[in-house]
Amino acid sequence: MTDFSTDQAAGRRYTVNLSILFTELPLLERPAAAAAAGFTAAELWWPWIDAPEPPSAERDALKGAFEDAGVRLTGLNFYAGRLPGPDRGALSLPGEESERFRANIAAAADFAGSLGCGALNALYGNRVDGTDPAEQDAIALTNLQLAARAADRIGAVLLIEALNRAESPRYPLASAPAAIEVVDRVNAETGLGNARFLMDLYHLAMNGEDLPTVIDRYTPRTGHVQIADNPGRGAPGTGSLPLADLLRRLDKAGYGGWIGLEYKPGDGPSAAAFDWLPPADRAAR
Ligand SMILES: O=C(O)C(=O)CO
Repeated sequence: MTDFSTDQAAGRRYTVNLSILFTELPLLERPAAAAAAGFTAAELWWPWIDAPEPPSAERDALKGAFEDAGVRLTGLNFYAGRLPGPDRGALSLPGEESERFRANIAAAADFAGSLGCGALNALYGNRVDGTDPAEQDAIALTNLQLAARAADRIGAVLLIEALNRAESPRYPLASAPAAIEVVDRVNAETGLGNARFLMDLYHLAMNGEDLPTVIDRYTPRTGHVQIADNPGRGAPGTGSLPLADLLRRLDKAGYGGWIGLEYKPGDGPSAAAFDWLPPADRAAR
């Protein structure tokens, strides 16, 4: 088992993605389960995949579940359509989906802000047959500016993520440079400077990118990192990625943000998917 122990993890802050881990539990029970596993921080995809503006009672219940568990919400995806499912975002889709994304902007920012969440992830959306990519990109730029302003309102960064081609073949941001280009375009349009790259090492590895080069080149414009091993998108140590070395490289590159654990728990319960990380290193300092 690769050594992720304290001398290497000192100062690192881990956050558990409760949309891919602990999903065997009802949503409202997941923050407490993460706390029971030793974590003090968690992140989420948009939890209400059919509702860009969920009932306030549901939002209040989820907020209470985080607060009661003593778990910080560190990252939240905007409404992204059916995810888990075939969709990979709504902000670049014409018509109703773009309107649903716009309706979600305030709801997501308000919910995130109510929990002190500092990062909002705006998945770009899949290409749509019969729609000009340039039209989708124009819709995306307008919506990303609105999202960046909402993120700024709560003191958060806006994240732009590259996904892997194999599992998201219609998603246009399939490389670090492609995501960085959008980050730069949004920052140029808004002047806010709060758009950042979401460096998901699993997706980038699946695309065959040279991860040390990505880390060395893009850490300064990175607002969040997510990890899973490859192949398999499982816990560190279940694949062949040198994740301990890559995290050390991120340390040396000056990355001090959250490290999102966005991986599949495997055959066992999610609570058993953290043996690679000493319990003493799970709580954010
Ligand atoms: O769909 C995925 O794989 C994601 O990482 C969503 O944030």
